[in-house]
Amino acid sequence: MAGTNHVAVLGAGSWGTALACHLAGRGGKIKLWARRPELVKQIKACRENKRYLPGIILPENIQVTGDLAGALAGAKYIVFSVPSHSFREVLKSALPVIREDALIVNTAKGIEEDTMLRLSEVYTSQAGARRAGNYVVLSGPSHAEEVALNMPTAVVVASPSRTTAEKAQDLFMMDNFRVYTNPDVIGVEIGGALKNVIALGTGIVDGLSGSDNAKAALMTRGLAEITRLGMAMHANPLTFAGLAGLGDLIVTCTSMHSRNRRAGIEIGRGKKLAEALAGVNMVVEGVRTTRAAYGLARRWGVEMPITEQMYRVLFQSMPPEEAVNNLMARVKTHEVEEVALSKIKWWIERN
Ligand SMILES: NC(=O)C1=CN([C@@H]2O[C@H](COP(=O)(O)OP(=O)(O)OC[C@H]3O[C@@H](n4cnc5c(N)ncnc54)[C@H](O)[C@@H]3O)[C@@H](O)[C@H]2O)C=CC1
Ligand SMILES: O=C(CO)COP(=O)(O)O
Repeated sequence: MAGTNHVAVLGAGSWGTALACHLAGRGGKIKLWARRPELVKQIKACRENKRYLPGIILPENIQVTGDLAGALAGAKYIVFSVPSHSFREVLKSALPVIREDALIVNTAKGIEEDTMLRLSEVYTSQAGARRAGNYVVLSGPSHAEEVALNMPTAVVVASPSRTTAEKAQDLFMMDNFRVYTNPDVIGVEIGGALKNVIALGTGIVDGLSGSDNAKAALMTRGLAEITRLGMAMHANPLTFAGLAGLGDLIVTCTSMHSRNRRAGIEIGRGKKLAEALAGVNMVVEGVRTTRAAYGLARRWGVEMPITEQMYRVLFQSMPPEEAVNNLMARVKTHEVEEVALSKIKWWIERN
């Protein structure tokens, strides 16, 4: 098997399946790994992932497998599309089989809940700093359902090494799929993970009242607090105005494809968290990320009022109406903080 140079996509949920179909468009072999044997069997039987991406027929050059080592052996490109909470576990099993020069692209959007680590930090903690140079984050506004139908989409790939980022750019960039590079891994990871918290919130507003004003306020002030946290963690503030920040926030807060938004709508309509999640039946990353973001805000001493109210609604049974009232009753403040302006100046001078 060694030397086959194929692409291995790990995780046959909606995103892994859509990306496998996308990558199949450039030819060559794609191995799509699923953990559950029944899913492998189902996809093999009809060349369609009926649970996670119904209606899309998998191209012939995708081989679906439940054998992780077999999927990875000889793979030159490895795309991780498993939920954030299972990234460490899958990575641990995969690492002994991954060849040293393979490009690793992680497409998950989340923060590890207990450790509050970004997924690139999880990667380095497992793979070691020596192998960190081959790691790329792919993020941006990109619902699987639309990518699988080849609808125009733009994403960003982040790595401190431009050469590594460009390898991922070359792998993924095709007609109707534009890929930008960005050296700011922290900003891209924080933007991609935390927009899910805000999407749960705008979903709740949809379920409560549908107020467009309230949703616009949540999105805008949500981006402000995501940027504030990102800056404290040494991200480039301008990343949050890009595809992994504003771009993904817009799509997730407005699309009915969004699982975070849909779960939020059900909570706004009065369902308990567990019921709302059961209704969506796919990963809703924003729930675990809310807990992690709440912890990060405390660790970094950053004010994140929307995240804090989301934490109370999701984990402390606060009625959503009360959360809205709390946000509206906050002490008056300025829109643009001096500290933000000085940080932007610092970034521009540094780069
Ligand atoms: N669906 C989308 O449009 C997009 C999703 N993403 C991100 O991609 C990641 C994956 O999401 P989806 O594919 O949408 O989720 P999904 O809910 O559609 O599928 C998740 C898949 O992961 C599998 N899985 C769960 N635990 C696992 C474990 N321990 N080991 C191996 N596999 C496991 C499930 O069986 C399922 O096949 C998430 O972080 C999500 O935020 C990013 C961009 C777009
Ligand atoms: O990240 C996504 C789109 O860019 C997917 O969002 P959801 O997980 O809310 O569906």
